Amino acid sequence: MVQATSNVYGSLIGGQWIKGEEKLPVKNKYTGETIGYITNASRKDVESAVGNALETFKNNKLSVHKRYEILMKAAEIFAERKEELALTIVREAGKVLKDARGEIDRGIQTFIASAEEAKRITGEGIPLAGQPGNENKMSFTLRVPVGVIGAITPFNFPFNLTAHKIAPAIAAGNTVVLKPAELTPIIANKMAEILREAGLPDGYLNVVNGLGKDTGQYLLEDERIAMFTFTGSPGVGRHIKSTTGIRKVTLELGNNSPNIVHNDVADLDRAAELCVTRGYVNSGQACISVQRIYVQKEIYDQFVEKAIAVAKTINVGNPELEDTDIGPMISEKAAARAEEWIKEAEEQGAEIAFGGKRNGAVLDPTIVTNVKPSMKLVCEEVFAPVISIIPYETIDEAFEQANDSEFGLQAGVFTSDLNLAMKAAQTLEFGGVIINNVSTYRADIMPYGGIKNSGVGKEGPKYAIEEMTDERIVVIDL
Ligand SMILES: NC(=O)c1ccc[n+]([C@@H]2O[C@H](COP(=O)([O-])OP(=O)(O)OC[C@H]3O[C@@H](n4cnc5c(N)ncnc54)[C@H](O)[C@@H]3O)[C@@H](O)[C@H]2O)c1
Ligand SMILES: O=C[C@H](O)CS(=O)(=O)O
Repeated sequence: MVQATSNVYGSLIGGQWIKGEEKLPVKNKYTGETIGYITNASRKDVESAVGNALETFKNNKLSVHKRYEILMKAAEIFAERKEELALTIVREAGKVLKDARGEIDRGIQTFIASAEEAKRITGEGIPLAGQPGNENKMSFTLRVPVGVIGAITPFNFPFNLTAHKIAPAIAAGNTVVLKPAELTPIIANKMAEILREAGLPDGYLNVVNGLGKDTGQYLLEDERIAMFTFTGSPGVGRHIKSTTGIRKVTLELGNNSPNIVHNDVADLDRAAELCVTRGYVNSGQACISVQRIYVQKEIYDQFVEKAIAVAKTINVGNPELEDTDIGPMISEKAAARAEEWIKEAEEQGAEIAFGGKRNGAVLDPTIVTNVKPSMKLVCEEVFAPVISIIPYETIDEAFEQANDSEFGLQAGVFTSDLNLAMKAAQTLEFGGVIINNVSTYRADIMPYGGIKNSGVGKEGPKYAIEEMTDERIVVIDL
């Protein structure tokens, strides 16, 4: 097998690693040291990767059962190499060790679920005879793979979100050209090598590394790609939608997740613990991390006090240490931008109830109160370890404020009133409403995806396979 040499990843095309001319360093996000390189794939490399993926698709030889076996075998190898893969994420993403291990475990489950779903891809019988004039017809649908899928991934969950794209795509019988996030590419390249080791034949997964504006853009412009599956920022998502014309797209974009804690909450301590810890997960760099917390007035002071107490227990620092809860953000620039938003809110009357300090790329877990809907901390996606706690009087007021957002990915509600929970499920305009847990809850097999500027289409292996296949009607004249 042809391996990537040392720690330099070029493009993987038809089983060969092809080095590009421009070398881009990949940094350890905590220490700043260079831990590897990618080379920027040129337009020619991208064309060659897509051409090879298309040829492979046309000569598609992988039976459903073989796809199942390969995905299951890859899951087995991931499990064997879990510690090494977790450390790769820790170093290139700055994610703390326990969360990186959790991400590997989730990604393994995403592969297993995709393998299982490969065996369940099916159409349905269509009762055409129900319409007059069709008495002598039989009909059914097939689900057929779309062809070459362009997969573009973000930096924040570089293993599991890559798994959510490549595993269902392969399960459905497509071929894939993957462009990993340039800030955290090593883990995705290792996944590609492991898939080959698991028996995936050449050309089913090609990888082009490089910057979004170059390599990513070349991919978008290649008309031979039938569908794009993208996770990332709303700005790039909009660009992809407007560039790819009538081709299929799945876009998983941002959010500024609201969470409502009503005065009938069963366990206020649990709600405070979950809201705070899941607001700081991956230093707040999760699209469903808790950002806006609406708390009913009667329990507001108590909640703030408890939230501060939880925040005080958070260990900040070196992500390689077992007991660290928050490591660095992806870059000093990203942390400085969040610090700027905190300062701006403070100037406009907000109070920093906890944290707010920054040291390089490490931003302390922060709690802000007395915020206004117009502040960036509330109306934009913070994507940093910063939560805002906001009092409300009536539940309708809370629903209204939660919905007052350009985003609609997931929301959380804490209440012990079943009617109120059902009302929340009906009223909150989000792809997912999580009752008695936080917006950050995600099981990898559930349908997952947003509305409004949070995107289009669903992930979760079963649902991603629906997106990644076309429905073909077959009509038989008897
Ligand atoms: N909804 C979800 O499931 C979900 C999950 C994770 C992250 N996100 C969102 O992702 C964002 C953070 O991730 P990020 O900073 O890596 O996002 P990003 O949009 O900057 O980058 C994502 C990917 O897009 C590529 N890209 C950039 N410009 C491109 C172009 N012109 N053409 C093609 N590709 C291009 C990048 O190289 C990268 O691989 C946040 O907004 C977050 O909410 C959403
Ligand atoms: O960043 C958003 C991700 O979708 C979070 S998770 O990996 O799905 O939990």
